[in-house]
Amino acid sequence: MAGTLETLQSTIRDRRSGDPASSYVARLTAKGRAKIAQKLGEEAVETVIAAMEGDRAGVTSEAADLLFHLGVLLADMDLGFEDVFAELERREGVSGLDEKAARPQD
Ligand SMILES: N=c1c2ncn([C@@H]3O[C@H](COP(=O)(O)OP(=O)(O)OP(=O)(O)O)[C@@H](O)[C@H]3O)c2ncn1[C@@H]1O[C@H](COP(=O)(O)O)[C@@H](O)[C@H]1O
Repeated sequence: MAGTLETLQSTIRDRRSGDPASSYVARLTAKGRAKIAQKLGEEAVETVIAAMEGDRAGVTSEAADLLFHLGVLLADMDLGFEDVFAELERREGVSGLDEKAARPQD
């Protein structure tokens, strides 16, 4: 499971500086962070709509789009899924998790 994200992330990092004519990652990256974030938001909304319709295949497909676009955004911010996993693992160690404790230290 995590290996799939690792492979995807590696492909995304590789394609960022690729040819926009043949690579969606390169094309989206060239449009800038605001556009990447907008796409992520759109995929989130599409996931929510599929969920509200009880469309399990739709949620699966939209969630894949969501994770992919999250990967593109993380890469653009010089972050990776390993940073997200580390944060999730940190939270596992926090008892009585509340909003403040859930936030990483600045
Ligand atoms: N997982 C994905 C993936 N999921 C979704 N998409 C693309 O995301 C886009 C989102 O679709 P939309 O209809 O919302 O958007 P659009 O109209 O095509 O684009 P906009 O003009 O709205 O930006 C589609 O063009 C999909 O092809 C993806 N594109 C690439 N990948 C992975 O990234 C790898 C590298 O792709 P390239 O950069 O194209 O080589 C691929 O091998 C895949 O593993």
